[in-house]
Amino acid sequence: MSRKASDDYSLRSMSNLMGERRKKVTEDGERSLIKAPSNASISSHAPAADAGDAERAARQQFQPDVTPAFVYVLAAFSALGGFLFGYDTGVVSGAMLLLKKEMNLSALWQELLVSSTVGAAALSALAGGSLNGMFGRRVCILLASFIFSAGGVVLSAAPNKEVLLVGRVIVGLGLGIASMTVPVYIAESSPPHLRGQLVTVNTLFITGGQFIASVIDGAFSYLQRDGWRYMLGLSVVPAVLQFLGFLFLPESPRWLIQKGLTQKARRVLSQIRGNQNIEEEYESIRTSIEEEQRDCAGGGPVFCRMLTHPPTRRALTVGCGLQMFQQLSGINTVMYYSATILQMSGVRDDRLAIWLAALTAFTNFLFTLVGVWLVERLGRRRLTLTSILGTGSSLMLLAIGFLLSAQHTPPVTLHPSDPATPNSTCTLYGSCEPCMLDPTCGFCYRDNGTSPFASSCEPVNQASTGEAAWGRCSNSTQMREGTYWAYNYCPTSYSWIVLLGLILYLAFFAPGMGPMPWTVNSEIYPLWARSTGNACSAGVNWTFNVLVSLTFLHVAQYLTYYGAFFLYSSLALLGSVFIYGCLPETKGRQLEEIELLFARRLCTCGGLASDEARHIEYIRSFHCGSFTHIPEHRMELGQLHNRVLEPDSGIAYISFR
Ligand SMILES: O[C@H]1[C@H](O)[C@@H](O)[C@H](O)[C@@H](O)[C@H]1O
Repeated sequence: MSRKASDDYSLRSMSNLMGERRKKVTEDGERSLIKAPSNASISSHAPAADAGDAERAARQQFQPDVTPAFVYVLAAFSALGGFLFGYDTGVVSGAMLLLKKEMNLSALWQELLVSSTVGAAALSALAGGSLNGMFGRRVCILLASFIFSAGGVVLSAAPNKEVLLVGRVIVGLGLGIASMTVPVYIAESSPPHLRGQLVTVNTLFITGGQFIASVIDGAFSYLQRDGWRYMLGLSVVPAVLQFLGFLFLPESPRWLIQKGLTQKARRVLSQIRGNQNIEEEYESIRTSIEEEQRDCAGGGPVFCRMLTHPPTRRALTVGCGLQMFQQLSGINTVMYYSATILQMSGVRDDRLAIWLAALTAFTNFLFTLVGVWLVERLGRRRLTLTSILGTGSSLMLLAIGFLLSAQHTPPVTLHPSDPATPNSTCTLYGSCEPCMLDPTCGFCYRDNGTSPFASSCEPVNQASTGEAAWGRCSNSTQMREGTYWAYNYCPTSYSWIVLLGLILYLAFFAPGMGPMPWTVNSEIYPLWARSTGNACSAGVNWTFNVLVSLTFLHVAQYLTYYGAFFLYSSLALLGSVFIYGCLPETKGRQLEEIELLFARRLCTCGGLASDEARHIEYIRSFHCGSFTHIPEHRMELGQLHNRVLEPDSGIAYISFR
């Protein structure tokens, strides 16, 4: 075996797990799966035909078929946090259309109201780590739903823009805490065979929240006065529901054991596992937490300990990398830009565009559902890898669509001027492309059904981007039949490529890159580092979210739209290399066992997936260069398939079937 492992590593979780298996099979009267080989100091190839079956049987017992309904209730109430995440980030675009008219908002204020929530979420996600560690998952979810409710009330009653800003910041604080706590809580309460699916349901609720938000936006857009109050205020309903539900839901059993509340932990575990025997699971969690606490006692802040402990450092890199690449693949700009993409394809009515944007959100939701179905079938690694490769290719298609549109952009044929704004740069542009890239201008044209004619580039109305400041496309002159105003896009016959790119993008992104970063992060850290790890990675997600959305229009202005989408496409392809090399498969493993997957050098961890059937495990041999120094109980790893010692590092590799 040629694999290299460079760093210190401990076997504690594995030995616990194997202890569980040993107990189980002997109690049941099956032949012992764990039989220490007599010649422990040399390489051995023991026959292992039955051992695989016995181990599978032991695994199956560990993962009983019947899952009590309580786990589903618990996951659903927790995922309301995801719903609020989606609702609050999604609803603001529709609300802004009404708000900017009613409160006369400048571009700066509009930007502030949108990004303040995401910025506040980035900060509170980071703070959520210590809150989780100190007060537990349940208290944090209660706190988040309380904050959401308070934020919703402030927003719906806001008398001016300053109070609105306060409300948006409050909502952001709730978002950050919920986004990092909910996946951890679900992962810690689920049985291993359902964990991926249940955590992915949280992202399903996020995209569901975004879809409902777009429907509410559409419905209340007809209510020109105060429609935004309903849009923003309705989030109070799920927030209160979640708060009430969590008054009755239990704390995570793993957190309780960590805090020494063992009796309570036992009670909770029996409650969420129904009347199944919880002894083994309880013991496994307890032993591994005790060992963790022994090994990690003292040693400064958790974040520093994570950085100095190689497997945890690698897990953190993988977790944060996944979240970063999720946002760099441009999901939020694609979602935000979908209405414009649809307008490019010939949908000229504003209202219709809002409803079609709801259709985009629904597609995102629908394909996330596919992810829930696939995650336990394909596994996290294969799903994420396929997803990011497809996402990168669809972004490429989008870019090609934009490139062709730019190359065949319609010319400007009329150059009218207004004596009131004689210096407008808009009237100087010779074609639609540079005109639409300038945020102060729009393209006004007539259409005979085949191509645009009588076209001009005119300044946009400051109060509403839906019309020109003056001339044929302004409201005052009542737009004539067959005259159109295109802001932010150009009429093109290549729009079908862009539309196809958009649909493919969602179909690939939503099942994998959407949910997997959250799912994987909820399972890759050992308990002592779980809150901090998730806080950091959620912080990275929100930070890149705000960075990508704030820079999109500038990037598009400098690189044009096709340049921007080529850029996102290359970033997604870079992400696929990262995922291929670094993301191990976590499907079906006990949370306590997953740390083992990060034993090897970073960017060789991904290779573990191909060993799935063989379970390669790693043992530190005390740097003495001999297997005889491995304690007896650690050699009891069942029917050994092969063992190799790496003399330099003192690390023994043991594989078993
Ligand atoms: O996983 C979610 C999901 O994909 C959402 O659609 C997106 O808006 C979020 O930024 C992301 O974190």
